[in-house]
Amino acid sequence: MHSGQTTSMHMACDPLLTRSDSRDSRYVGSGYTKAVYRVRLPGGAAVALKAVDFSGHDLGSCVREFGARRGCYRLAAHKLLKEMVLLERLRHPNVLQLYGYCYQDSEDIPDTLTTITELGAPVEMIQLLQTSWEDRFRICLSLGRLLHHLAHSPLGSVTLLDFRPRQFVLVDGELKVTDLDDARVEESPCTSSADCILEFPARNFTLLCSAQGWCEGMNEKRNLYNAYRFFFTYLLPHSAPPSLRPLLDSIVNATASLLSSPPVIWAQAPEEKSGEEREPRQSAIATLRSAGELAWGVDETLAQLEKVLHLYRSGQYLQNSTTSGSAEYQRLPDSTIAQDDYRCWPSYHHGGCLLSVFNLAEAVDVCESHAQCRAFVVTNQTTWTGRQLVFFKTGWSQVVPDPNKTTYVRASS
Ligand SMILES: Nc1ncnc2c1ncn2[C@@H]1O[C@H](COP(=O)(O)OP(=O)(O)OP(=O)(O)O)[C@@H](O)[C@H]1O
Repeated sequence: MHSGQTTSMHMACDPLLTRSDSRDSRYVGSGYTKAVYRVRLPGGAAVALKAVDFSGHDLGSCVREFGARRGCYRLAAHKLLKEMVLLERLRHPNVLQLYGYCYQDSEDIPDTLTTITELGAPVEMIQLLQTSWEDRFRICLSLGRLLHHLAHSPLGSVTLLDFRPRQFVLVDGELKVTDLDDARVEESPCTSSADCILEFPARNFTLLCSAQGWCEGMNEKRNLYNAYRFFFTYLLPHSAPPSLRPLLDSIVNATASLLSSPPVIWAQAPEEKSGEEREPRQSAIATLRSAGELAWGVDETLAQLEKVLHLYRSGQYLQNSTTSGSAEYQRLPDSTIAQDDYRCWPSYHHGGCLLSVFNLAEAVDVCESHAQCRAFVVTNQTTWTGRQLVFFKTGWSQVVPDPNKTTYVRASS
C-alpha cells in the first residue's frame, strides 16, 4: 500500500487503492464533510478510505457562498487532517486505528488527502436493541474504556462536541470512535460556576469553576452524559441478568439520572432510532427531567463497568440463582440434534435458539425456563467473554454425530 504513516511527509495514493470506481471500492457512508469508502486490498483485507466529500454539504455550501473551490476544499480538509492527527495521538483499542494516508490530485484540486483506517460497521441502534445483553454490555464497556482514555489522554481531557451514535463504528463487536473532527481538548475558561453550565436538551448541569479559572471536569462530564443518553440508558439495563440489575441501575443513575420506568424508555427506543442522532422523544425527555446529578466521573463509572464484567465472566452473578437438579439430562458426547429448533430471544441464530451460558448448570436452568425445551446442544464456540454457545431444542428426533458438540436430552420431567 502506498500510504504514509502520520510521521512521514507526503505519499502519493496508489490509484488502485483510491479509484472510487474500482471493482473493489464501495461507498460506506458520509456526513456533512467526509465520505467513506470500503476498499479490499490485494491480500483480501478490507480498509476504509476517508476523504472530503466533493458533493457534501460542507464543500457545497462554502463554494456557494464564496465561490472558491480550492479554498473551500482546504477548509474542509482541515477537519480531515485534524481527525487524522487525533486518531494518531489518541491511539487506543476503542479509537479507530489509522493505518496511513496519501495524497492525489482530484478533479481540479491538487494533493487532496485520503486517510486509510480500520473498517467498521455503522452503529445501528435498532439492531443493537435486538442483540444479547452480553453484546450490548460490550458496547457500553467499550464506551466506558474510551471515555476513560479520553479523560486521561496525553493531550489532556478530550471531549467529543459532536457525540452521536453515527460518530462511532463497530469493529468485531467493539465500539470505536471514528469521527474526531469535533473533538476539543481545552476545558472551558470561567470566572464563576455561572460560566460552567453544561446544556443538554433534557437538562442542564452546573459545574464548579476551579481556582485556575477552568470549569472542573466539564469535558469528561459532557462525554459521560452523552454516553448515558445515547447508549447506556438504551443498552445497559434491559434483559440483563437479574442479579446484575442493581449495579447496572446504579451506573445508569449515577451517570445521569434516575429512570423511573426504564421499560417505557426502552419501548420508545426503536421508533427513536432510525435517527440515532435525534434526541430522545419528548415523553422520554419528560422522564429524564427528574434527573439527579452527574454523581460519578469517568473513573468510577469505568470501575463499576469492569466490576460488572468480572461478576459476569467469573459466573459470580449466578450465585443462588440456579434451579438445576430438578430435572435429569442424559449426556450424548460427540453429537448434535439436526432439527427440533425453536426461536427464542435474543438468539445468536435466526432460525433457532442459540444462547450463551456460563456452565452446564446455567444451560439446564435456561432449558428448564423455556416451556418448549427438551434438549440442548453445547457447542465449542464461545462469546467475547468466553461463555459457551448452546442450542436449545424442542426434542431429539435426529441425533447425528458431531465431534465438536455435546448433546444433553431431558431424561425426566
Ligand atoms: N472506518 C469506518 N468504517 C465504516 N464506516 C465508517 C468509518 N468511518 C466513518 N464511517 C461512516 O461514515 C460516516 C461519515 O463519516 P464521518 O462521521 O467521519 O463524516 P463527517 O462528515 O465528519 O460526519 P458528520 O457530519 O456526522 O460530522 C459515519 O457516519 C460512519 O457511519
